[in-house]
Parts: sequence; structure tokens; C-alpha cells
Amino acid sequence: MSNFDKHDLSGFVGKHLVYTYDNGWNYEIYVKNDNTLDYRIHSGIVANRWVKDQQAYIVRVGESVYKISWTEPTGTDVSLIVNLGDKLFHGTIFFPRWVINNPEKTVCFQNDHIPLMNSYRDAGPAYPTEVIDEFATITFVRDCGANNDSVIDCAASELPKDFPANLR
Ligand SMILES: C=Cc1ccc(O)c(O)c1
Repeated sequence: MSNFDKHDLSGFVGKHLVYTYDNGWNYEIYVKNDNTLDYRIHSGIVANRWVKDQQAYIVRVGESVYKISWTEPTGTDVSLIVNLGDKLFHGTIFFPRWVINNPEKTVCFQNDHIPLMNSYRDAGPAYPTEVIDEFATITFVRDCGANNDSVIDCAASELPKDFPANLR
């Protein structure tokens, strides 16, 4: 039996993380509450995409290990493992084929374009799915408290040049 409370997300909610996948893609996530996240993409095929209030399944699977899974209006599915104790991160992203063919269509503040993203998803093609399965290095972590809308509030391209050093 585990000796941690698997329902206790208090060590995770409020965390703001910046991380770089081994393929070089730089991402940022804010765990807004027990079932919501905001994220911003700094580099990779969909650099400058950003999303607020994405609903997600968030679970604790170890003393300081958490798993976040969600499906997007684009049809992209994501599952992340965040191991805060070891500063280790692993992400699996299941991209529908249309995103791989035309990633620029998803580069926006998604919240302003949900019906458009759903229409792209429905038009496809969905298959073959492109699976990105990568470890990442966590380069920045801080606590911002729950439901803080100021953590991720603009595109990566609008951030100060010294981000995230400007937050320290
Ligand atoms: C597609 C969104 C996505 C994928 C991987 C991540 O680490 C994210 O924070 C967001």
C-alpha cells in the first residue's frame, strides 16, 4: 500500500513549471486547480500557441509524482507525468494528422477560437496519429497559488527576453 494520500493534490495545484523536451521543444504549464491547467508553448511545431482553462484529469501517483491528461478542441490528446521530487517530466502528445500537416492553424490563443478548432478537428484528417513521446527537463518551478489568472496571460512571443529569470 502507498503511504501517501492519492487524492491530495495540494503539493501540485498552483505549480508553475517551465520545461524543455529532449527534442528541444520548450513548454510551460500552470496547474490552476484540481482539474484545470493553463499552458504556453515557447518553441516546437506549434510555438506561440497558448491556452487557458483546459480541463484535465490530474492525479497523484507517487509522493511527489503527478499525472495530467486531457483532450483538446483540436483533437490533440496529451498525457504528462510530472515528477517534482526528481525534477523529471515525461510527456506523450497524440497529434491528429491535420495538426502535423498544418501546425500553424493551431497557433493562437485557443480560447478565442474554440469553434474553429473544433471544425478543424472534425474535418481532419485525424489519422495516422503522430505520437510524440519525450522526456523533458524542468528548468523552472515556482508556486503561484490556485486560480491565478496572471501566471499565463500572453503568448510566449510577448514575454520579456529574460523570461523566466524575470520572475525570480
Ligand atoms: C499540446 C499541448 C501540450 C503538449 C505537451 C505539453 O507539455 C503541454 O504543456 C501542452
